[in-house]
Amino acid sequence: MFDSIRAAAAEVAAGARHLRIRHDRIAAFAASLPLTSAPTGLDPALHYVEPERDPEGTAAFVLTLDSVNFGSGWFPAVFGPQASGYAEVAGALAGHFRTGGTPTAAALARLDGTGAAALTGLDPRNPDARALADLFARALNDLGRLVEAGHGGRFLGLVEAAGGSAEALVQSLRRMPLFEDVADWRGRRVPFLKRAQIAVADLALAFGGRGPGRFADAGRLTIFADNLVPHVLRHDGLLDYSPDLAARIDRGEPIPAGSEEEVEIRAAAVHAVELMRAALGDAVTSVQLDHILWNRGESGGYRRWPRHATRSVFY
Ligand SMILES: Nc1nc2c(c(CN[C@H]3C=C[C@H](O)[C@@H]3O)cn2[C@@H]2O[C@H](COP(=O)(O)O)[C@@H](O)[C@H]2O)c(=O)[nH]1
Repeated sequence: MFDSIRAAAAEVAAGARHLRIRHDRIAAFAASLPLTSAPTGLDPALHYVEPERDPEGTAAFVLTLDSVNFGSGWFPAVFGPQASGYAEVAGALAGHFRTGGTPTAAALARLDGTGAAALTGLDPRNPDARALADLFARALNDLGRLVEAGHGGRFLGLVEAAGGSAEALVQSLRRMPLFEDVADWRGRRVPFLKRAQIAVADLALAFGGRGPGRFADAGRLTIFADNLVPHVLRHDGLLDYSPDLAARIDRGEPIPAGSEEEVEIRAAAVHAVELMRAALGDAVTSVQLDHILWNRGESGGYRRWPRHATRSVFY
């Protein structure tokens, strides 16, 4: 499966009409990255991480968070252009886990938009936030039903059923429609599976790569194709967007989910990172490069330019 993600991304990048990868710059850029700065854990300020004291709650937190780890196309309207939507949602959710305890799978299965808004720090008086909260509720209903019906309400049961295989866990998560992150580009299926993959990576971080966080094939995960990694690559000169696409993004024009442009942006980011990994002789994993590039985008001056805005349930 991970090979099919890489192969599809390479094919889209090669045939892209709206952008191109600057192959000539890949090796030097990769060598310039702070390769040892990839995070080794989840930030406890934003995440409920109690792997020793509360492994079930920790697994429930990561799976709940990554079920709603999307909304980037709504975030500027919901949290403002300078906020990290991920941090707002993760922080609100962690707060609920700390004060209210772990929501049961049954409770998630019954959650409505108002309940989802309260859990994730969205203000239901804001129509954009309410629309996103309704999608969060659907994602959480799916998760609640999957854990309740398939694993007796135990979130760790869903993780343990994968038997330490990242691929198996991704395959079980993608049974939920909002995790089935597969695009169609000129008639070709292009899998990204961003939230299913980041859920595995976040479990590994939360559990320090041990127990429920131990995945033998974690090194096979690709980057998590969102809108920040390609934004960093574009502004660091690795991706050249067509003048028309660049202008549309720079004036904040929405790029439709599933459009040729959107798929080419996400695929080029996946493939560019694979080229960097090859240039580095596999000294780092795609996930480590993802985290380095994503955290670079969060910290540096990248917020002075708008990222591509796509209202999608995938990122
Ligand atoms: N490629 C990639 N995309 C990621 C993340 C994360 C957070 N992962 C945490 C786990 C360990 C690390 O230390 C990170 O702290 C969120 N996102 C995406 O970003 C967007 C939100 O952006 P903003 O509005 O600025 O917060 C949204 O689409 C969300 O899905 C990542 O790691 N990689």
